[in-house]
Amino acid sequence: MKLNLPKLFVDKMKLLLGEEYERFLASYNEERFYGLRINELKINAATWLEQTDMKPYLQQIPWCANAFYYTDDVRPAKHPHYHAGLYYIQEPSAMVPVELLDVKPGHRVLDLCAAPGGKSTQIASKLQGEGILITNDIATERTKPLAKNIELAGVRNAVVLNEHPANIAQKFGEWFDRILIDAPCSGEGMFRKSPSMVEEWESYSVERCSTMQREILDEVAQMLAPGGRMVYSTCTFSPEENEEQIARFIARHPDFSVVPIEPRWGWASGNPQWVSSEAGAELSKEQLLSIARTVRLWPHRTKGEGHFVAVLMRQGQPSDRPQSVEPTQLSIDWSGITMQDHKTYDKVKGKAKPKGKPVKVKGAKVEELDCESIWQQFQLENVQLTGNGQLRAVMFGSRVYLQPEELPSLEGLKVIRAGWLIGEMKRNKFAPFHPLAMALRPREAARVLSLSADDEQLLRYLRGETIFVEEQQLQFNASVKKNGYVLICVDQFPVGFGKYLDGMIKNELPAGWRMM
Ligand SMILES: C[S@@+](CC[C@H](N)C(=O)[O-])C[C@H]1O[C@@H](n2cnc3c(N)ncnc32)[C@H](O)[C@@H]1O
Repeated sequence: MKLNLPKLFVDKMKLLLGEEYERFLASYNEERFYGLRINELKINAATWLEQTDMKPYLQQIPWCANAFYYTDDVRPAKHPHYHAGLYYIQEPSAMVPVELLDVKPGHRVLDLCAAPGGKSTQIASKLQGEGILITNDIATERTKPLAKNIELAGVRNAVVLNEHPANIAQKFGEWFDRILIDAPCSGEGMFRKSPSMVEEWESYSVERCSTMQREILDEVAQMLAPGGRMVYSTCTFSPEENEEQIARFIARHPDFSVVPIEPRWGWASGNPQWVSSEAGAELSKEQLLSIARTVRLWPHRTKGEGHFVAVLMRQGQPSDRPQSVEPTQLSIDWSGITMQDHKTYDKVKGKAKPKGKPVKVKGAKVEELDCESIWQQFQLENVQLTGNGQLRAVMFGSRVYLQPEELPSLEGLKVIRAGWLIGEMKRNKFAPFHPLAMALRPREAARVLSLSADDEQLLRYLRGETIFVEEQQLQFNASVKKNGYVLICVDQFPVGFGKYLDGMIKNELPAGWRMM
């Protein structure tokens, strides 16, 4: 591949890399690496490897235990396992920031610049359904694929926002144990993967990006709890957006320090000599040297695209978060469905409703509906959720979300998903939505139809067609009537709902989720 690299970029790289420059340049003529990461919310890597016909084309990515390089003759996005959210296709270097964030089940995590959601799904997989993920992106049009990826991955404990960082900070304060800033950057490290980035490079100047990054860093610093950890990453080579940015940040925020990252697998240490003398003068010698604790992934030294990663820690004692326990009893609190939630929703949609007037759900006022009984009836006939602790049901319009109880009110924020979107109230009925199916475990569904990946019926279902089955093909997990919602699975992993009626399954897969 012949890339026309901008002259300004070439000159700068020669200066930075010296005799290594030729090797760096040669990497642009080499094949890029493709990666996929197993979604451990659904399956672990070893079990998936036993099942997949892709195994001969996979090679372990050394820095991510559940991820593999694949050769580009495999087309994982076309496989039904992709539609079941069993893996996410992700550039191998892009997996590093979350691997270094040290996320544990129970943590409160903010992924500030999250769309389209690669790193958010990686965080969710590490949370294992416990704790909370707030995933945000400032670009409204990018929050749609973000929400979709969260739902495809079967995440139950995430909220998707479309906010300016300052508004999140105002609402949450020092609430997060972990924060990821996968910053908007000049994207120099992505020239090989996405040649269109070369054209964008001129308009997204390094200077403009570094101003944006500085503002973002200052805003998120207020949201990290004492003792918390924060990862800052970019996919660019420019020191102004990397070493210099971190040096200036620790000078402005002396309660933060740089945590060492071991430069393994061909990674290089960050270079303190690339910090300008002006920025260096603000730091102690020790602080300046600590910049070498950051890492750079160079495409000529490692099997992935260019990245920079810094791990920062805030002084203080980290809070203890509840440890995970075996799922026992899940209870849902329906008492908090308030008018406030409707107003927030209307604000997002840009349609202000007159104060105090309730939103109607197919002719009924929400207040008049016994939502809890309607849900109980649906559960009795179709699903039985398991898990731990208490969730809170909230409604935005007629849509019903489940949120972890410890989540503060989202009032006033631009909310794309207020939690796990399970369905909607239709007067005196509950209609389930696709994200409910995607995050179900098959044993939680009353009726299951599991097909193998190469079954023609499954492909028909994924294309949005009605399918016909024998009653014996269905697996019943509860004593319910035969007709009703059925969870369609590939190899026991959900891909969506259907509605079974005497041998026919009406397809409930939303249009945007079908296999092309
Ligand atoms: C490098 S991309 C993120 C990629 C993403 N982390 C992933 O792994 O899929 C940077 C994102 O930052 C968003 N962004 C830019 N400025 C922002 C800001 N001030 N606050 C939040 N997000 C911002 C952009 O819209 C863009 O989606």
